[in-house]
Amino acid sequence: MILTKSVVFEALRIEPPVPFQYGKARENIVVHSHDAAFEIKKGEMIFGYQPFATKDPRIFNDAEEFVGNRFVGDGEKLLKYVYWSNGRETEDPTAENKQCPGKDLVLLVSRVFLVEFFLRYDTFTVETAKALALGSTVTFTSLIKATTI
Ligand code: HEM
Repeated sequence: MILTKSVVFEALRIEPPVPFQYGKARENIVVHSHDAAFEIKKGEMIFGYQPFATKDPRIFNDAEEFVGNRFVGDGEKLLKYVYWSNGRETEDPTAENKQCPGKDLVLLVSRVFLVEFFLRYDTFTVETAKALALGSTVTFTSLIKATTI
């Protein structure tokens, strides 16, 4: 189950399904990057692109690679840098933030799908392609049913 969880987190890290965020600053704020600080004034529109954070090579080794066991063991410490739900993976949605309230359901259903898939099929082949703005496509080209169930 630990590896299943890690694989789902990794899928959400490498290609957050809702990559773009925007909102108006309610107060003056300062946003920090690794080596700079940016002042944002109340009322200004802020636009964010999650993959800049979730594929930050200063945080994640081989950031562009899908590493299924990335969040196993010590790797769990990196979960605070996974933002697919509009907040850190280690935080919860509240009435005060705009984090996805469906977060835990999404994780549960994704894990169940993954486990069910590997229980049903012994082997499979896929073709993948990267669409520029709309994320990746995965086309199954063969599926071999499990013989044990
Ligand atoms: C893969 C599936 C999902 C992803 C990637 C996702 C992602 C997100 C993101 C990024 C936001 C913040 C949007 C923003 O303000 O910029 C959000 C908000 C929200 N999500 Fe999800 N979500 C998913 C599934 C769900 C599900 C299954 C539910 C409900 C059962 C749900 C309910 C909501 C609601 C109600 C909000 C608005 C929260 C607010 O404005 O305070 N989401 N979601």
